[in-house]
Amino acid sequence: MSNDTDTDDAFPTEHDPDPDPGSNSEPGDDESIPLGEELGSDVEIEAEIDEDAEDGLLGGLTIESTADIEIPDRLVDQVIGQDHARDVVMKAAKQRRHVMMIGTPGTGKSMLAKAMSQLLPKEDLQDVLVYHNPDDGNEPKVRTVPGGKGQQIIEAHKEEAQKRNQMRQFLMWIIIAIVLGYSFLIAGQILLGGVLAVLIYLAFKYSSRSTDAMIPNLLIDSSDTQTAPFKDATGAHAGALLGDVRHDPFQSGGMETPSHDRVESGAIHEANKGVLFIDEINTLDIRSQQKLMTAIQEGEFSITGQSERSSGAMVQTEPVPTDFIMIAAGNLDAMENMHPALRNRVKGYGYEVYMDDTIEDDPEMRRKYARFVAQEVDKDGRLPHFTREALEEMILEARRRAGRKGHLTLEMRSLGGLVRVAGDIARAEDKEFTEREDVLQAKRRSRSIEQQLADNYIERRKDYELSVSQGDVVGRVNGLAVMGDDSGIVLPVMAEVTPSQGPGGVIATGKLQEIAEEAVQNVSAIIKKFSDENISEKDIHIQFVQTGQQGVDGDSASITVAAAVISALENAPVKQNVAMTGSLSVRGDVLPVGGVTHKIEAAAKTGYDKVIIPKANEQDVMIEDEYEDMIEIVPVSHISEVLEVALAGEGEADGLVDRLKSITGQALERQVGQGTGSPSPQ
Ligand SMILES: Nc1ncnc2c1ncn2[C@@H]1O[C@H](COP(=O)(O)OP(=O)(O)OP(=O)(O)O)[C@@H](O)[C@H]1O
Repeated sequence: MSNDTDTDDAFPTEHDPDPDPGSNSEPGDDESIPLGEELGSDVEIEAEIDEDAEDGLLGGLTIESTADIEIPDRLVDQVIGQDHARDVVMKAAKQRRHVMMIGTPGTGKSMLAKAMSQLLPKEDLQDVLVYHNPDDGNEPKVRTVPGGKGQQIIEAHKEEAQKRNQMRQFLMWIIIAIVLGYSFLIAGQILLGGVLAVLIYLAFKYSSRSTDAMIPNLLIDSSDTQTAPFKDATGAHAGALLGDVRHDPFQSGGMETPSHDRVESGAIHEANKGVLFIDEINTLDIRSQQKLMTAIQEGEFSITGQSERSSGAMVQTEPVPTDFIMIAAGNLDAMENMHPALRNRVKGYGYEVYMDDTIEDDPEMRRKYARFVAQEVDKDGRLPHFTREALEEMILEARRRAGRKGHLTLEMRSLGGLVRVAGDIARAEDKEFTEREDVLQAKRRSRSIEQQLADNYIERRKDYELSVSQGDVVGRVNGLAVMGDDSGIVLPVMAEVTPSQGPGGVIATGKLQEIAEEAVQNVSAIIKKFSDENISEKDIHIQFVQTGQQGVDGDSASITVAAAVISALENAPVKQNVAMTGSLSVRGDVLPVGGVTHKIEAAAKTGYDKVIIPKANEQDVMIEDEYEDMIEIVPVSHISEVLEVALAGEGEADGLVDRLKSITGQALERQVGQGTGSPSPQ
């Protein structure tokens, strides 16, 4: 964890911000907010710390409950972890650069964008007024004035219009009085006098409308804003993003609304001098992305009616300022599917940052997680504070969700969700504090759809006895997979080897064909070496039994596929009380995979006695206490060990294992000789 503001993958560097012709940066911008260290400072929690108890779950905090934790004022200081992203945001705020944030949902992307808006100088804010254009009614004029002045201008216009109207009314009543007086007293024409009076009244009323119409439209009013604007344009349709001009059903005849009054701002205008945040930017239609790029390039963008069939489409204002900093967010897909020119724009004149999913678990970080719970309680405003024990349970959960030894999860939104559910449970029982029991209950209640579905699968499989957990079967291996991010499912693989009529190959049906083929290719070197028979003359039939496509990734199923194929080739039965997960190198090493904790829990729930996992994943296992006695975890580092555990029929199996060891042993020795490190998880 470091506060080093020079980040490798963020560019341009602080020293060489590329002068961008259309950029929003101006000389002197760097001075607009305080510099580096102060901004980047990592705010330590303000509470007493017992240094002897630093190793405890609360990192030595001596608090009674979250009520004793002080929450920093600035949003940027409330962000937990994400030091890199935070530094980039601060640097980008200073230099007025755009930022692309890629990463898992709920890790703080929009929070950081909001925090950035708080860092921008409020003094720069502008009001935008739209005026009637006497020369061309369809091209309203636009004026930009310092923030807060817009209201004053409108007031002055209204006052003037009121004065003019009073004068007119005064004049009108005098004329009406003269007309009525003349017609009643001199001409004796009462009816004619009345009609004339009404006509004069209407004529004056009509002309006063045009006086009112001259009052400008205050399009952007920043008089009440405490910070620079933050606009979230996620999923915005064209009108909401780029501005619009309303349709006018009375387009002439004096009843019409003047065009400048029908102009509406878009998020790009409202974010002027502030931050425009767009999540899943690739979901914006291409036309909008192109226009967004123009707005970024030019720093201004005219407003026109978005619907071609509306009278608003005939109106186009003078350009309205769009001097915003864009924070585009999303996952990797968002980046790939973004309009290339827009991506280049951000890439060339801004920063790209990848959000962290987990953070190292140390006393300081655990104290911050305690503060995070306090922040969420404070944000909600109705939840009872958390006791020490409840906080400890939350930190344990953060560890568990990290899926990585020595780390805490940074998927804070879902952790925040747990805080709310636990707090609501305590509140429903009128408790003064949220206790450990409430957190445990919340964990049981707030299962994701995927978890519920996975449990459903497991139950249904049990009903139909699809998850065989007893006996020995040739060519059938219980694999494991993850569904969503946080739930494991059992994925049995069946293999059958038959002589081929033509050139042999992998035969798999359904959606999983590609995955099965890939898995077999991954393990083919082992199988070829292992089998006396020429597998190119065989058909290898593979079936992922009774599963949808979810959670199955070829790599993590490769030891399962290899074991099933070897079992089928050699007619060696596999113990059905064993489940397994692991990826396989071409030389037979078992490589780490993701989601081991969830997979082990699924295996335990299904009723298996043993679960084989990659040795490299051993440190990531953080299963709930309740499953600990239900299943034996067997970490392995080589396919021969997988077979040693999974194959039944001791004598025969030993023979196979020995053979496998001997054919892959050479490779193993070579590897040890070269001292290769542990490969990274898939
Ligand atoms: N790093 C963090 N530190 C503190 N709180 C966080 C952090 N990340 C998320 N949160 C909490 O979770 C909430 C939701 O996070 P946020 O909307 O910023 O996530 P996101 O990454 O933008 O997700 P998405 O891409 O789904 O919009 C925040 O309002 C905050 O309460």
